[in-house]
Amino acid sequence: MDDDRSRGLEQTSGATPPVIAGERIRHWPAGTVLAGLGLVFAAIAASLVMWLAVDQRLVKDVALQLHDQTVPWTLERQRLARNLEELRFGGQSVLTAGDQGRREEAFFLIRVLAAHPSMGDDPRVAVLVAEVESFLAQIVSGASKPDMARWEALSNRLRLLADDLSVEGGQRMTVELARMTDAMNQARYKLLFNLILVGAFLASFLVILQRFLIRPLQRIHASLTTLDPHGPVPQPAPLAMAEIHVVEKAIVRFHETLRENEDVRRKLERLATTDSLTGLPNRRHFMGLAAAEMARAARYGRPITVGIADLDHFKQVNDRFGHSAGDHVLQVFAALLAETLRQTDLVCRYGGEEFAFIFPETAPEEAMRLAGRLRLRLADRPVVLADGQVLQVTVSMGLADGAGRGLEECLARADQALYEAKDRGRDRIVVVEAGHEGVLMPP
Ligand SMILES: Nc1nc2c(ncn2[C@@H]2O[C@H](COP(=O)(O)OP(=O)(O)OP(=O)(O)O)[C@@H](O)[C@H]2O)c(=O)[nH]1
Repeated sequence: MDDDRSRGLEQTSGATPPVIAGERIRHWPAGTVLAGLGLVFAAIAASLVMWLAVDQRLVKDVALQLHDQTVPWTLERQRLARNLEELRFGGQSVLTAGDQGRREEAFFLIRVLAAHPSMGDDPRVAVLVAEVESFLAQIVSGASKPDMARWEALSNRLRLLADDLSVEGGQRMTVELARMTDAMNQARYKLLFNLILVGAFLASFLVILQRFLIRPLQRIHASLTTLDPHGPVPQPAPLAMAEIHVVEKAIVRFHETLRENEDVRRKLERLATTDSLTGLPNRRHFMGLAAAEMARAARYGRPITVGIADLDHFKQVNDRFGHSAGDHVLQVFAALLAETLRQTDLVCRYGGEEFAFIFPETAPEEAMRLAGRLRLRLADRPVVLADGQVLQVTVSMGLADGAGRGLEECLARADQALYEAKDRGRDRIVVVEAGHEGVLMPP
């Protein structure tokens, strides 16, 4: 038994180690991966914010320029244009006034307008205004007669210059606003691009988490909930973070240990319940099974028969042919039992050359027929020893009706019947039935 056990342990400990997929793949620690991804994300986010800030700065500069310079400058141009128009209307009044008083009155307004400081801001305006003022001054002073053709020319130049001034202001504002719109559009596209980039980064982050962390965790969960020592070796995910991989390898080793323990447990169980020479159940194991069968028969009032068989003159076999020949005879007889009895019948090596039986659902008459068949088969098959000698072996058997009785009592009665069979000359079967005893020889 010790040999068997140590042999079994050697076999299990020498088993080929399980092949673990993904051993050659580098597994990164989750902390490093997450910190790395976080740094990359922070760097990208910071660059994107700075990239956006460039446009925001541009928009701010243009807005400031509009507010501080372009709008006041444009308003100034508008006012200048309006003053030129006023000047033109005033000049017209000077030329068309009915009397000298009205002419001087109109010219007074011209002089006030011409003296306005803004008239000096633009050289074109300053020159033209001076020319108009001088032309009108000569008329008002009477130095020259009103020259309508010359006034028409001056009036047209005033109108055109006023138009130019209005358009210039509008043009400059349009250019500035276009710059601002461009910068804002660019900022909008950049923002969109940034959002797509951040979205893509988050999506890949989630994919990495799902693939290298969450899915392997789910595999671990599935492996642990379905861990079966005789099932397939759990295969670690080839792509997983280092911590997960360590746990998965531990599960593989755990599975291997479970399998070894289960193998050893089965071997020990077999050694504890089986007779090593014949392979039949041993007496202790048989007693447990037999007690359960007897109890079941008693509970349901079913027939059951108990038997004990003993090889005849077995001592002589040992003495004449040696102990190993005796062992061989025991093995041959055990094999004969296995092929003759029904699957539901229980048999064990009760001790030495004795065997015990339980025939469930079987009345003594039927058990006797079974025992008779066994006896005849043994008679038909002489045992051939290793050295070629042929040995005729016989068996005696005692049977007891087990209905309504306990196991120990039935075994004792069967043993008694066995002694009876021996007493009466061996190679026979004695049945002890309820109520009476008798010697029965099967046909
Ligand atoms: N070879 C072998 N012999 C065994 C074993 N167990 C018991 N024996 C022998 O079986 C023999 C039993 O002899 P006895 O009890 O005198 O009975 P018997 O010679 O069969 O005579 P009857 O039973 O009266 O027919 C003894 O010699 C035991 O040594 C075993 O495992 N192997």
